[in-house]
Amino acid sequence: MKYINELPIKGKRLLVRVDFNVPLDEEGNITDDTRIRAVLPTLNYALDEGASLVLCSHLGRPKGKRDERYSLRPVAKRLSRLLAKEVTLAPDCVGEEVKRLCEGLSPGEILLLENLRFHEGETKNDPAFARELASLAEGYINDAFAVAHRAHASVVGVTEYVQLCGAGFLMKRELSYFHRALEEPARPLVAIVGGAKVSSKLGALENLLQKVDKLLIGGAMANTFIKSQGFEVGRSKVEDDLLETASQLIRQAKERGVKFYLPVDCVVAEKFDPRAEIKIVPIQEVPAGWYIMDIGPATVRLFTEALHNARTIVWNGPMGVFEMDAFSRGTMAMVRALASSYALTIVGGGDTDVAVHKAGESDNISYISTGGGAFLALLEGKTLPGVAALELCDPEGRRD
Ligand SMILES: Nc1ncnc2c1ncn2[C@@H]1O[C@H](COP(=O)(O)OP(=O)(O)O)[C@@H](O)[C@H]1O
Ligand SMILES: O=C(OP(=O)(O)O)[C@H](O)COP(=O)(O)O
Repeated sequence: MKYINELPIKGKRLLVRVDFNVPLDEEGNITDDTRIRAVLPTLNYALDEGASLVLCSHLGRPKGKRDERYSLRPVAKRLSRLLAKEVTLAPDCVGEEVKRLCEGLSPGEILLLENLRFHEGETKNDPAFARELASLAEGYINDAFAVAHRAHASVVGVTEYVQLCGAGFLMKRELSYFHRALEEPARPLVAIVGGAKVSSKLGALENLLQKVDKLLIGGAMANTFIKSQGFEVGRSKVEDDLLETASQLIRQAKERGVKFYLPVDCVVAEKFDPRAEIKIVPIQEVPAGWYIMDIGPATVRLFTEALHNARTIVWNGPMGVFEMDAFSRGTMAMVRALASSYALTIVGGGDTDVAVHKAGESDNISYISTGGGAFLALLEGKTLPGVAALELCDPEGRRD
């Protein structure tokens, strides 16, 4: 795969796929612009090379029809401020007028196309739509790691029709940190997996068991493992159809010599409510009818101890219902454990990212991925379709 700095982009008009799928509040204000800031190195490099830029992105899931709530207008405004440069928002992402606007760009100018998902051809990877996108520019750069797990027209199809294609610096950073974490890690390599469900991360757990030295499980997904070992979990979130799978994973870990850690105590609540009665109990003593809401202090000590000799730590999924302050201690303590570690620390997942920011420790983590689903797909050992498409390009950046 070629990166932007290895391709002849001088003075060219480039279609750059970015992931500007940023969170908006009810008034349409951007509440977190991390994904916009993350592609600035690529944009600035291309502008310095005298390229003109046609940026394209999706925002939300507008179902193939124009819907003003999902307009990229707020993004154009924010990007313009971040680059200290005018960013024009096109009225659409394809069509005659858009084509004319693209052809009128001078070196150093930027046009942001309107939401790609206003057309159903995007998510359907429709060849005609992909060809139309490709026709807007002389070359294509994909810097949208967070959507690289989707085989969509602007991620995959478009590469078949452009004369030049490659990846941007964000893509490079994401893949290289991932490589350092899971392909050639400094050992011991420890993975921490939490969050809501075993089912959504089963593939990741199975793949991680082949790679890690230690696996630490927290969050609601730990409940299924705990129950599979014959313990009472009250009314906690649990996946009864996966009890046997959970036992099997524990057995697999043993066979592979992977050290497998489950919570030894937990914070329980009488109702799924921060104002309900709360207790800390050993995992063997969860009262019938109560809810496990967080890992307990003994588990925090155990997990922190397990991280002590780690040289690489990968984390996805919070340890408890961290959105409620009463149940955020376990997750916050794990963020601090990572932040004070000398290991290479890599975090991915929307909620995990929020937790790291909430703890004010984002500067003390080696790398926080901009992807949720894409990061999980890598943890599952999958090849990302967006990356696979770029790998089909020849050394000159042309697709075979
Ligand atoms: N013990 C628990 N009971 C219920 N929900 C939990 C528990 N622990 C964690 N969760 C929930 O899991 C969700 C995050 O899971 P997930 O989406 O897998 O994380 P990420 O987005 O980081 O991949 C959070 O909303 C959190 O409240
Ligand atoms: O925000 C995204 O994914 P994420 O929430 O898994 O990080 C990407 O922009 C992909 O969006 P999608 O899941 O609607 O395809």
